Amino acid sequence: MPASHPLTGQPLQQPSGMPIRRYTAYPRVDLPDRSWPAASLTRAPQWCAVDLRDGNQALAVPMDLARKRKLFELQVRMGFKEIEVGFPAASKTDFDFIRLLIEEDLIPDDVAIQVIMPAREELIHRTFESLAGAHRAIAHLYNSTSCLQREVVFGMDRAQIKDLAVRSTRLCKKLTEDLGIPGIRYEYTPESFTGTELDFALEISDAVAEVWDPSPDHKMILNLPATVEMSTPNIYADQIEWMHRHLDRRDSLILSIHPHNDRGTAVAAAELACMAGAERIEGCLFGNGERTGNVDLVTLGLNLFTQGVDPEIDYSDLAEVAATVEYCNRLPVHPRHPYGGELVHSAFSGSHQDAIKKGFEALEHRAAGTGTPLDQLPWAVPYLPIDPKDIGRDYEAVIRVNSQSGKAGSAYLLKTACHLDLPRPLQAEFARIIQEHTDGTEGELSADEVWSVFRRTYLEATRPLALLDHTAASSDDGATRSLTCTLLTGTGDTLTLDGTGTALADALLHGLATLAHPDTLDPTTLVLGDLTQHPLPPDGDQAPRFAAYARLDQHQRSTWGAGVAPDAATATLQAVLSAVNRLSAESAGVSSAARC
Ligand SMILES: CC(=O)SCCNC(=O)CCNC(=O)[C@H](O)C(C)(C)COP(=O)(O)OP(=O)(O)OC[C@H]1O[C@@H](n2cnc3c(N)ncnc32)[C@H](O)[C@@H]1OP(=O)(O)O
Ligand SMILES: CC(C)C(=O)C(=O)O
Repeated sequence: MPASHPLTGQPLQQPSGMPIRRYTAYPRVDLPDRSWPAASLTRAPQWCAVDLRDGNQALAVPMDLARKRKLFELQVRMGFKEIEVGFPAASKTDFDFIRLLIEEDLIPDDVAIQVIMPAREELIHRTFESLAGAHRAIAHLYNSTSCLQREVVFGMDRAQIKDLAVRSTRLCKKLTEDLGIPGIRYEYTPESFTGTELDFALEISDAVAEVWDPSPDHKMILNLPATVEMSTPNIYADQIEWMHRHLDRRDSLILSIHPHNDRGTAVAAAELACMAGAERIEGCLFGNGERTGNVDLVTLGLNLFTQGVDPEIDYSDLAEVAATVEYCNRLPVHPRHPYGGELVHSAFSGSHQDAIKKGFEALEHRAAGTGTPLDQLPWAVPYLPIDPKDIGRDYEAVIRVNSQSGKAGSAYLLKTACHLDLPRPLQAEFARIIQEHTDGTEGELSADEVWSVFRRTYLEATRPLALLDHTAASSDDGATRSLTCTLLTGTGDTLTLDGTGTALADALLHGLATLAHPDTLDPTTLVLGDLTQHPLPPDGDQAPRFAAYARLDQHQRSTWGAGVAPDAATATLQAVLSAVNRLSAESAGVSSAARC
């Protein structure tokens, strides 16, 4: 018996051989009565967009003034009320940008710009200099508090690091008073919080708050970043809840978080941290930022939206947001990025497409039944967590056809792009034809290409018999129809055909049965198996049109035909002839796919 896995009983996996001993597990927080697991998110946090600083500092080519302004204006339009606009002591571009915003009066009254500074005296002075004349601003001081950075970066012990934060806060307080801007708020970040012992993070945060002396009316922002994401999100939530419970002047603080995405779980960490007591989130649009990025404000906001909670940020034109972010960062948004990626509302696979198509049909049915517009109904379409239209996308890309698609995919495209509502058995037949095309090309078929295959397969199946003209009359009692058709044959001759039957299609088949066998097909053995018609909406100035689909059975096989014409009678006759011609071609041994 081979050794088995202790959890699954399956054959044992082999050791990877990777140097696992270089890494140790992150410690857990001692918080047995944690309350966050029972909490839920019921309103949007205070958002702060830090793209222009933390996002910008991670770019190979930092934003120029024009790009910074474009992104700032987008964030204002989206509704952000706090925007970290730069690191004014770092570069002339950052300093000049802040001056531009202030001097050209580009900051709406209800928006606070935020500037960041390290705990270095000359850089603090330069930072406050950049704020002269601002109405509302957040002065943000950071210094790293982690064990590792205390040792290898600063060569300082806990007391010295605390003293640095306290002294710098005193200076910030003085400069704020000197500037005389009543709207200045203070933010302190014990940077690398997730690498800091909790008791020291608490000690330094309390010490800074003591100096700043905030009140419930004039709160200070305390920002607890996952500068590097080091643990599972539940541990970050525990850390936030622990701080939330132990901070001295909690009612005078706004508890902020700033998660990075090193483990790929920044969104989850932010959500759990808010359940644990955080009130404010710093992040970037589409998650730009150092290394794997800052937490993504698009995903966070739209996650709330899909739970029926107003994100208080306008994401209704997400394509514009993505385009601006891509332009400013010179980085692409991944096609699989939640909500905003190019592919995230698209289904290629058959069973997903089938469920989506049925979901849309159910919604349309409900809208028609209740008289409620479709965009007001509760959203319920399988595989689509959000209505693409709510974020400015259309339904065009929802279903895309390739070799993984089934009948629903091509049927959906024909219905949405051409209004052709194929009967289910015809959908199945057509899907097999589409499959031959996608298998051949290994690629995707656009709605135009699907329509083109349909047209060539069914509507242009006009050899050997094409309808040129017809007249029809009903008997006095309406029980029979007599039909006279003029047909163009495969040899280019015209042929007149008369027939009588209970309906037009029937009359046509009877007429055909009187002919010498056209081509290889014996029309006397044809049976009409199915016939459906529906009107088509007028296409621009065109008169109304009709579509008809006919299934002919002969011996053990069935084949469909289709017609589109200005009137239902012509469409029906075309559909029957299309099926006759396709059967004829099959009898002659030519596969329908090969004919396309
Ligand atoms: C987690 C974060 O995102 S924090 C924000 C990081 N962002 C940036 O660094 C972007 C802008 N930075 C810069 O332009 C530059 O680093 C400047 C202008 C701030 C400083 O430049 P320099 O003086 O040349 O220093 P340099 O960047 O090489 O090194 C940083 C120095 O600041 C110290 N330092 C780093 N962070 C801090 C801090 N928060 N408070 C005080 N000192 C700090 C380091 O220990 C180091 O000191 P040392 O020169 O005595 O060894
Ligand atoms: C300075 C802080 C807010 C930061 O950017 C981080 O910790 O990542």
